[in-house]
Parts: sequence; C-alpha cells; structure tokens
Amino acid sequence: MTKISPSILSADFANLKEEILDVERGGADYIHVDVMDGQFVPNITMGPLVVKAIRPVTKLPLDVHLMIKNPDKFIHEFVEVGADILTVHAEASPHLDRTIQTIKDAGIKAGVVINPATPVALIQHVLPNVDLVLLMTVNPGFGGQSFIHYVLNKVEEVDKLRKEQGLRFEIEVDGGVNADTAKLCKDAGVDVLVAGSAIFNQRDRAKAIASIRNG
Ligand SMILES: O=C(CO)[C@H](O)[C@H](O)COP(=O)(O)O
Ligand SMILES: [Fe+2]
Repeated sequence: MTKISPSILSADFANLKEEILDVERGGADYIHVDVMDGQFVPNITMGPLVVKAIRPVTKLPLDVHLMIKNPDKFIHEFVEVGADILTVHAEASPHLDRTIQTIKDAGIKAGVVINPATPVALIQHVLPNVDLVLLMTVNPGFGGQSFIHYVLNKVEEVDKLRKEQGLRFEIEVDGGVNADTAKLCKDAGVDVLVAGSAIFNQRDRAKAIASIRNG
C-alpha cells in the first residue's frame, strides 16, 4: 500500500500537536518535516527545536527533509532530537557519499533528494547506500505549488535502476501531490507520497489522505 507523509509545512503552526494527531488518526504513515535555511531555498521554516517538540507527540516516523546548505553540520543534532529518516539534497552536499554514511552510522535511515531539473545520474552511485530516494516534483521552498510532470520520467528511471540492481529503497515524491497527481506517481513506481496543502487545507484529513492513497 502506498504510504502517505503529510507535510506539516501547511499545518496550523499554532496548533501543531493537534494537527499531527489529526493526520495520525487519519491514517498517515510518516510525518514530513521541511527544514529550510533561507540559503539553499528562498524560505526559512523550522529546525531541530521543532523536531524535538513534536517527537513525543506521535509514534509515526519523522521524515525530515533538509533543504539546507552543508547538511553534514546538522546531522547529529537532528538525530539526537528524534529524526527517523534524514533526507539530504545532492545539490547541497559536496561530499554526498560521506553525508549519507554519516546519517547511517548515526543509526537512522538515510534519504537522498534531487530537484526537478537535476538528473538521476547525480545520485546513481549512492543508490545502494540509501533507504529512500526523494524526487522533488516542485522546486523546493514553498508549499502549494504545481506538480512538475516531467519528474515522472525520473521516477520510472529510478524504479528501473532499483529493479535492475535488486535494491530496496523507497521512492518518494514531494510537491503538488493531490488525488489526481498521486495516481500518476503510483503508476510510475512511487512508494511514499508527501502532501501538504492537499491534506492540511482540507477539513477532513482522513478523507484527504484516503483520496490521495486510493485516487
Ligand atoms: O518540500 C516541500 C517544499 O519545498 C514540501 O514538502 C512540499 O511543498 C509540500 O507541499 P505541497 O504538497 O502543498 O506542494
Ligand atoms: Fe518536503
């Protein structure tokens, strides 16, 4: 069954605990946390303090998407406050192999992510070492943007490499996911759908999650 990772970027930050419990009750599989530094992306959001605060709120794995320059500097801090999956942008890490190994050595799952216009070739050599490959379906920085369709070709490319090499990482997409685009993603081989506005902008989160999962 396709997993759903609601992005709390679109949640009501003044009621973050209730918002997380609501999507947990509604069937979410992960909680997606968007960390932005105002450098790698043109927006600033949350950091380790927020991860620490929400860790006791939910039993769901915290799927932390780092949109920051030089992620190595912060890996241990995010591990310490309770991240379960730490995903780093290949474009932001000058020594990607080392970054991934540092996350794995810290005992949590390592993910790698590329922007829409970044070719799969950039992450090809690290595929055997990751637990998750995230393909951005918007340019990172903001919620509520439109899905970029050409990324579906990259999903198929990564899925093909996964099958050819007998690898077991999950393929995740992030950005512009709703019931319509979710169907295209699933057909292309996606295992985990991140969705922010399509879940948190709806009153009935269980219904929104179900329609993305089953759409
Ligand atoms: O990483 C992100 C943006 O950089 C967010 O996870 C993503 O935008 C989710 O929002 P939406 O589903 O509304 O597009
Ligand atoms: Fe994200």
